[in-house]
Parts: sequence; structure tokens; C-alpha cells
Amino acid sequence: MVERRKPIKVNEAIERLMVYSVKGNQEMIPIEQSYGRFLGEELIADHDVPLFDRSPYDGFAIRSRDSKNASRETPINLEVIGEIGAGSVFEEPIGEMQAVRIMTGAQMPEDCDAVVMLELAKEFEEDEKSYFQLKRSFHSGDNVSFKGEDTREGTVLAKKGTYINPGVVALLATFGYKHVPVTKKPTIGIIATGSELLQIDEPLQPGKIRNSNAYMTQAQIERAGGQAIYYGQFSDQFSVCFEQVKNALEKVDFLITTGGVSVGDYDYLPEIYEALGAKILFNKVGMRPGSVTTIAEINGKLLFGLSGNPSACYVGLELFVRPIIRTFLHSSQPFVKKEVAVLGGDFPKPNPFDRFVRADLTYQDGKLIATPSGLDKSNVVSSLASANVLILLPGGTRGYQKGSEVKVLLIEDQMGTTYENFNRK
Ligand SMILES: Nc1nc2c(c(=O)[nH]1)N[C@H]1C(S)=C(S)[C@@H](COP(=O)(O)OP(=O)(O)OC[C@H]3O[C@@H](n4cnc5c(N)ncnc54)[C@H](O)[C@@H]3O)O[C@H]1N2
Ligand code: MOO
Ligand SMILES: [Mg+2]
Repeated sequence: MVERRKPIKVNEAIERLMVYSVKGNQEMIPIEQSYGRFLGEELIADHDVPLFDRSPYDGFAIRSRDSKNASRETPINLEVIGEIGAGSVFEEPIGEMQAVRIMTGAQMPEDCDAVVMLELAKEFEEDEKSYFQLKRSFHSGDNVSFKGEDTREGTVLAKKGTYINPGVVALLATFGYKHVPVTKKPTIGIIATGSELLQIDEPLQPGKIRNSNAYMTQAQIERAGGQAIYYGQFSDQFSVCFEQVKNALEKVDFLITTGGVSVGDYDYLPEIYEALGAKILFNKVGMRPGSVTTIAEINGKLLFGLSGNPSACYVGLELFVRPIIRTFLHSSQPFVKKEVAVLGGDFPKPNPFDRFVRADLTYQDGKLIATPSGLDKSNVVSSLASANVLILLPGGTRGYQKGSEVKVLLIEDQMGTTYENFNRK
């Protein structure tokens, strides 16, 4: 008699799993390699930015009070006594009706408090001295970029666990991080099981398929911020797979297997968990695809038994492995971001389980439109390539019509969300 498994809800599965999430340690890496990593420490401004008042324009630094009476009818002439390019400092005193030619980014001379753009100054020479004519008055602070206006010393600019995007890289450079503290990537082993699997470069043979899951999961792990270690593909033999799983488990932070997790004659993963003495957290989830996703724990280490079916494997990884990777990286938003979209095509298939439909998200007239990206079967691989979201269709309905409001999971987004937001109905 085949084993009857009792499905649990997706959120219940996530909650059981997250009990075993762990957080990683820090390492220092060169800033050039920091893009796409996760901050290992809070980023706090240790000085004001800018550190000095500076000119935001090419122009003339003036003492605003000298311009008080300037107007179209009564223009004034200011003498230009020097010039400063960005990176230089003008230290001489500036007297009444005097100005300094100043370039964008240069530090304001101490005696000046406003900048006249070059376009407003009519320059001329007289008695070998330089002057410009000005036809309007300026207030103190006009056209000055002030010390600390960008950010103040002591401000927390990014939390530990923040995804390092190019903007964060700019901040790191601004504060002198030649080396950046990041969290070490978790190592995630991958083992593909299946006697039908061909190596990627083998010619096709009757009854056999190429192993796509191994490479797909490597890419997904990298997108999530982990370090994938591929341990190879193995035929459906208990002893071979058991040894591989046992050995790989010792070397990695988490282990993924694909295939062999259902109730078939050659699905050996359940026996392997038993032989290892691992605790099964769940072996059936009320979702499609990926209902067979099985997660076990041994000595605090998680073993992700993902389905062999490519789409089920893909969804299982995004829902269960990704938050574990992101939590390891100290992200406070480890879950896939959820948004509201309009369903771009009918989805008539009724389903008792929650369904995660591969879909393509586009923008039309200010709305997000999510359109299923191909055949919605768990063993399908072609609908994955153009999928940038998973449409979440709650179970227990007779299907969904085009135009319905649906929730979508943004699998290409890097910012993520909290469990509370992810779980919100
Ligand atoms: N009697 C039942 N049969 C099945 C059930 C069930 O509840 N009762 N569940 C079905 C569901 S749902 C899924 S999903 C699959 C899960 O199967 P397994 O996780 O055990 O995976 P396999 O049997 O090894 O393979 C399934 C499928 O995927 C292909 N595959 C496997 N590995 C790869 C790979 N690395 N790259 C590409 N494709 C792969 C494999 O050839 C099979 O076609 O079970 C259902 N059956
Ligand atoms: O795990 Mo299966 O994908 O529900 O078809
Ligand atoms: Mg199977």
C-alpha cells in the first residue's frame, strides 16, 4: 500500500522550515566584488557628505550682501580676484565687491555665501583686472551645496543584510570601504538523482533526458545570494545516492536534491532521510507545482528534497530555499516580494491546492499585468524562461478569469519582503 501523505499549507511549511534558519559569518571582500552581495555590518556615515560647503555650478562665489542693490536698472560690477577648480581650496580673504571664479564641486571660499552661475555674469576686463556685471541680488546660501546636506555623520545608511546594489556600492566608496564587510555566502550542495538523466553533453537516447535541474538550481541559488556546489547526478540506487547525500551534507551549509522524493519505486529520498536519521519537517505541501517538496533536518542542517519535475523544483527553491539563503545573509526581508497584478489571461483549471503559475509581468496603462508564460504543468521547462513572476492563485476555486486581481511573487526582485508581508492575504 502506497504511503498517503498529508499536505500542509505553504505558510505552515515555511514556518516549520524557518525554525532551522541560521545566520552566516562575515568576511571582507574588495569593493569591486561587492555588487550583488549582502552587507555584513550596518553602514554608518562616519562623516558629513559633502564634508564642506561647495558650489553646485560653474560660476562666481560672491558675498551675497554685495549684491543687495543689484537689479536690471542698477547692475553692479564685482572684481574677480582668483579662481578655484574642484579639488582646490581658495584661502585668501575676499573683500567688499570681490568674487572668485569657482567650478562645480569646488569648496566655497570662507568669505563667500552664494554662487552666481556663469550664464548670469557678464564678464569684462578693465585696467588688467577681471570683472563681471550682475543684474540681480542673491541671498545668503543661494546656489550653495551645504556641508552635510547629502547625509549627516552618524546616519545609518544601510542595515546589515542589505542587498548591495550599485547605489550601495557608491555609498561604500563614499565612506572609504576599499574592503567591504559582507556575509559569507552559504554553500548549498546540489545532487541530481534519476537513472534517466544524461550528462549535458551526451547525445539524446531513448527514454533519457538531459539534466536541466542541476544547472537551473545553481542559477537560482546564485540569484538568491548563495554559493552552489554541484556534486553531480546519480542513478536511482539507494546505496549510491545515500553515500553521496551523506558525504555532501558534511561539506555544505544546506543540501538540495532533485528528484526521487515522491512515492515511486525508485524514489529513494524518503529512505535516505530515514537511514540518515533526519527529521522530516514535511513531505507534502498543498501547492502546485511542488506538492512533493520534502524538507528534512539533521543536526540543525536542512536538506531540501525538491521535486524532479523542473517547474516544481523551481517553485520549491524560490519558496523554501531562498528565504533560508537570505536569512543566512542577515536580510530582514528574506521572502520573495509580493505585489498585486491583473491576470492577463484566463486560468480555467480548478485546483484544491494553491497554485504558483509561471508568468510574465508587463506594465500597461499604469497597471501590472501578469500573463501565464506557457503550459502550466509541473514537468514543463519551457514556461520558466520567460517567467519573471509566479502568480499565486489560492486553492479551492473553480479557476480564474482574465482581468481578475491576483497576487504575484516577484522572483527577479532583489529587495524581498518580510514574512508578514509575504503571508498577507
Ligand atoms: N502516485 C503518485 N505519483 C506521483 C505523485 C504522487 O503524489 N503520487 N506526485 C507527482 C508529483 S506532484 C510530482 S512533482 C512528481 C515528483 O517526482 P519526484 O520528485 O519523485 O522526481 P522523479 O520521479 O525523480 O522525477 C519526476 C520527473 O522529473 C524529471 N526529472 C528528474 N530529475 C530531473 C532533472 N535533473 N532535470 C530535468 N528533469 C528531471 C524526471 O525525468 C521525471 O519526469 O511525482 C509525481 N508522481
Ligand atoms: O509536486 Mo507536483 O509539481 O505538485 O506536480
Ligand atoms: Mg518520482
